[in-house]
Amino acid sequence: KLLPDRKYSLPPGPKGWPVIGNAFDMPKTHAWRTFAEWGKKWGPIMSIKVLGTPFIIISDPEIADELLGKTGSLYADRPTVQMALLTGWDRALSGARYNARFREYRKLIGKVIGTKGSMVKFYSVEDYQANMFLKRIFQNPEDPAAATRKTAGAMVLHLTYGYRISEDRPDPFVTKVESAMEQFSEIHRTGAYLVEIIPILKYLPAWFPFAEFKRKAAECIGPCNEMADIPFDYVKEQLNKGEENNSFAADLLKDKSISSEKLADLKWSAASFYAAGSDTTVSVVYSYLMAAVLYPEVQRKAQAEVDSVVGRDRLPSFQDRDSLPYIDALVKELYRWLPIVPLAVPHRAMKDDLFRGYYIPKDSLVFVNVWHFLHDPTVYKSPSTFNPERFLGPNPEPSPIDRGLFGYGRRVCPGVHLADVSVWINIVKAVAGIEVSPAMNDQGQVKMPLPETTDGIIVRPIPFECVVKPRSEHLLHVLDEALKDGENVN
Ligand code: HEM
Repeated sequence: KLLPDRKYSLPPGPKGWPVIGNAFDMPKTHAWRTFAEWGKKWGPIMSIKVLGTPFIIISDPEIADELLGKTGSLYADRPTVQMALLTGWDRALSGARYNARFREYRKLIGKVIGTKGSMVKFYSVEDYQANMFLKRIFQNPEDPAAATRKTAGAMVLHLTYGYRISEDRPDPFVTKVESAMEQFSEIHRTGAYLVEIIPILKYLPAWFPFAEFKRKAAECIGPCNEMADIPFDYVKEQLNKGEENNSFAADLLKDKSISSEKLADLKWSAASFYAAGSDTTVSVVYSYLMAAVLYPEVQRKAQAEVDSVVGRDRLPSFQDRDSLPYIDALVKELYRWLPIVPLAVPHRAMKDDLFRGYYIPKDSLVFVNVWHFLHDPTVYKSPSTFNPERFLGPNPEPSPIDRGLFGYGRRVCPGVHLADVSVWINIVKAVAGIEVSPAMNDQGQVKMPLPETTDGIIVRPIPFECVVKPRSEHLLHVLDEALKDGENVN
C-alpha cells in the first residue's frame, strides 16, 4: 500500500469534520451544480471525504480522460452496494465489480453491438419501433411522456429478445420488468439504507427490529430473477421451436463458440440492457419535446430540412442520415443541453495511486462533472440556450460525445452505438411526424416548461405539458402504410 507522506496529499477541498468528513457539505440535490461551483474554488481535481471515503471530483475533461481513460483497470471498479448484493442486482453490468465476470459480460455485449457496423442488422426493428412511437403518441396525445417511455421499453425488449410488446393491454413482460426496475432504483437510493454505511448489519436475521432492509431485500429477489429469466426463456423457447429471432440474446444463444456454462453471463448481459438502455433514450427523446416547445424556430428548421430531403410522402429513415446535418446537430444539442447522466457513473480506485502529485487512495470514488463539461461557457457560447447551430459551420463547438457523454475507459457505455441509432431514429421521426406546441392554461396563456431535470444518476426533463398533433392527415396515412410494411420485422 502506498502511504501518503507530507509530500503527497489528497487533491484540495473543503475541510471536513472528524469521522463524518464532509457529509454535511454534500449537496442535497443536483450535485453537479454545486460541484461546478466547488471546481471554480478548489480547482479541476478536488476531493471531499464522506464517512471515510474520499470522493474525487473532476471538472476538467482532459483530467477525466487521463485519469479514467488512460490508466487501464486502475479506476475501472464500481463501489459495492450492499443492497445489490442482498437482492441479486449486483449481477447487472452497470454495478458489477471489475473482475472476470465483468470482462465476460463486456465481451459478450461487444460481440453483438460493439461496432457502428453491427447496428445495421437492427435498423429494421429500430425503424419499426420509431414509427410505433408516432402511433403511440397520437393514440394518447394527453400523455406524450407515456408514449416515450413505452417506446424506449418496447425498443429494448424488441432488440434484446426479439419480443414485441402488446399495444392494447398492459404487457406482462413490461409490467414485470418495470416493477423490477422500480425496485432497482429504490435500492440504489443514496442514504436510504443503513447497511450501506455499516455493512456488517447484513448479517442480522430478517426478523431483527432494525433489519427492515433485509425484509425489503427479500421482496426484491424474486422480481430481480424474473426480470432476467422470463424474457431470456422466451428467446430459448422460440429458438427451440425453430422460430426466427435475430435479437441480441438470440445471436449469442446461436453462437456455438459460447459454452453453456456461460448462460448466466449471457442472460445478465441481456438483462443489463433494459436498466441502462431504456431510461437513457427516453430522456433524450423527452428533451426533444421540451426543446420543440421552448424553441419553435428549431422545430421549424428541423422540419424544413426533413421535408426538403425526404419529402412528405414517406417517413425519414437511416438511409437519409447523411443528408440531414441539421438533425445531427439537433441530436448533439439535445445531448448537451440537458445531460442525462450528468456525473457519469462513479468509478472506484482499485489501488492507491499518485496522480499529478496528488495521493488517491484505494477505494476512492471518482465523479466526473460531465454536466459542467457540456455547460462550460468558455467552450459553449450561452450554454443554457438550445442552439443546434453551434455544431454546424466552419468552427463547430466540440461534440458532447468527445466530452464524457458516454463515460470513460473500461466502463465506457457499451451501448453507445445502439444509443446513437435509437436516439437518432426517434428524433428524426418525431421531427417529421409531430407538431409540438405549448399547452395553454384556462386563461389562454401559454404554459412554458422549465428546462430542468430530475435528480439522480440518470435524469430526465421534469414533467411538463405540451400539445402534440400529427403534422397532417396525410402523415397519418403515410404512417399506417409504413407500419404495415414493418409488421413482420424481426
Ligand atoms: C443516450 C443514451 C445513453 C447515454 C448518454 C449513456 C451513458 C452512459 C454512461 C455515462 C455510462 C457510465 C460510463 C462510465 O462509468 O464511465 C453508461 C454505462 C452503461 N450503459 Fe449507457 N448510455 C446510453 C444508452 C445506453 C444504451 C442504449 C444501452 C444498452 C444497450 C446502454 C448500456 C449501458 C451499460 C450496460 C452500462 C454499464 C457499463 C459498465 O458499467 O461497464 N447505455 N452509459
